[in-house]
Formats: sequence, structure tokens, C-alpha cells
Amino acid sequence: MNAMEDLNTTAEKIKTMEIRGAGRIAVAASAALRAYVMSLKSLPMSEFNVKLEEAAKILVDTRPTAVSLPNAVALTKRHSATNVYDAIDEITKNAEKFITNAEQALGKIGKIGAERIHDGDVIMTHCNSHAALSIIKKAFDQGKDISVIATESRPRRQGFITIRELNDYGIPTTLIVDSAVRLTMKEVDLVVVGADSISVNGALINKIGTSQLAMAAQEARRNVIVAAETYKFSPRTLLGEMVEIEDRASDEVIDSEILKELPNVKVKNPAFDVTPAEYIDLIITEVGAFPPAMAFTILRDYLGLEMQI
Ligand SMILES: O=P(O)(O)OC[C@H]1O[C@H](OP(=O)(O)O)[C@H](O)[C@@H]1O
Repeated sequence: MNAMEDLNTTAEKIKTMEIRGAGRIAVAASAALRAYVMSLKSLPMSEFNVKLEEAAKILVDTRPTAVSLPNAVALTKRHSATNVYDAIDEITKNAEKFITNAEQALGKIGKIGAERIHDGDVIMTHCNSHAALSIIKKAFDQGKDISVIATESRPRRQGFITIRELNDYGIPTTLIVDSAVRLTMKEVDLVVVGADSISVNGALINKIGTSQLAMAAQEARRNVIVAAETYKFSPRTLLGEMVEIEDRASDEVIDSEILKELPNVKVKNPAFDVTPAEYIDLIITEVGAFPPAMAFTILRDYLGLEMQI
């Protein structure tokens, strides 16, 4: 396979969700870009930059909602070099830095977030978030007697990944269907979820159904904690843009043969929803725990206001 085929393979894996999770797709995109630029050594600088932008676009266009993806690509591709060798060197270093920081961030989030988990807590989580699970696992490692209620997370049932992971870690876990969230909330002490994007006003964009957990938690007066690396804050929201919600294929929800028999039925399959800041108590990042009202500060201090994607 040539380098462009390799890049397209990664893009396809992100699109089909063979590689998934906002953090994982960011790391995969950064690594794919690093590998791709190595193949551009013999090009003149102007052509190099064109190819770089083309490759970046292929990766960014795979999934629209998780800002981790364009942030990772923007942080990886930026360079100030005037010759191709230096540009490749800068991009390689950018990728290495991004990937290392992303891996270390999970551990730091786990440590900071575990401070919020108490002995005996029952934690509800949604979908499958590596950042959220890092907090839960760390609390368990600290010897806290915790258990988890995990939602199925239709339609792709990432909850099954979560229950397997928690089972293998030895954490007592209960699986519920998504529609059981409100009824079950009275058994819960706090909610811990991940993030695909966080906007400048502190709103959370995460797997469809997250807002349902947050609203039920508020009604039951339970805290909602979001686990999010700083690269999941959305710079474009500073410009007033909304985060695009990905619409996925109908066959994730219903068999396409059955749907063909139902000419008056259509399917809507939004993959994410928006939880307003007022439903969120705390965002745990690798640089500390913040109320959602501090989203602007995180964007300014850790991504930079000049960051454009
Ligand atoms: O980065 P981590 O914490 O792993 O995941 C963050 C979020 O990414 C996932 O999206 P999807 O399953 O790829 O659509 C879920 O919405 C999850 O909460």
C-alpha cells in the first residue's frame, strides 16, 4: 500500500467507527498524518503544503462532531518551515507531542476525577468513554468500593464495550437500556461521562442520550461530571459556530430490508446531543477540574485563541 492508501484506510476506519471514541480518532488521525508526510520528502515546498492540506481534509471530513479530530489535525500539521525536510521534522514532532500528551492526559484525568468519587458510590456512565472510564478505574484502584450502571447506548451499543471493560477490571456493573435512565437515577450517586466536544459556553456535545442522563441527574439532585481532555474544547464555537451533530445511517437503527417494507417510515439517527452547561457540575481535564463556565479560559490557555481549524 502506498502512503495515501494508508491514510485513506485510517480515514475509512474512523468513518465506519472501527476506530472510535473522540480521543482515539484524534490520536489515529495525528499518527496517520505523521506517516503520510514522510512520503512527501521529494516534493517541492508548495506541492508539499497542498498535499498536506488535502490529507488533513480527508481525515477531518470523516466525522463531523468530535472536535478532537480537527484539533488533532490542526495541532499536527502546523509548521513554520521553508523547506520540506524541516516541515516533516516539525510535523513529526507535533504528532509525537500530541499523541504522548493524549495518552498522559487520560491518566491525569483519572487521578483528578477519582478525587470526586467516594467509597460506596454508584456511578452511571453512558456510551464508552476512555476518559470517563479512566476516572472510574482509578477510583477502583484506590480501593473504593464502587459500582457502575452502564447504559446500552443504542444504536451502536458501545455500552457493551464498557461493561466488558469494567467486568474485566473487576468492577461490579449493571447494564440498563437507555430508556431506564430516569427510573434508575435514584440508585445513582453521580454521573460520569466523556465528551466529543465542549463549546465556549460550556455545553457538552456527547453521545446521543447524554442530555437525558444529565436532566435526570439534575431532577434527582445528582452531580454530573464530564471527563474531557483540553483538546476536546471547540475553537470554532468562539466564532459563534455551532457544533455539527453527525447523522448516521438508518441501518444502524433498523434493518434496511425491513425499512424497505415501510414506505411511509423514515429513520432519524443523530449520533450526539447537546447538554447545556447548567446541567454539568464539573469538567475534569488533564490540567484540572473546572466548572463549565470556565470553558473560554481553557480554550484560551490550552488551545490558544488563534487556533483555527
Ligand atoms: O475520547 P473518549 O473519552 O474515549 O470518548 C468520548 C466520546 O466519544 C464517543 O463517541 P463515538 O462512540 O466515537 O461516537 C462517545 O460519545 C464518548 O463519550
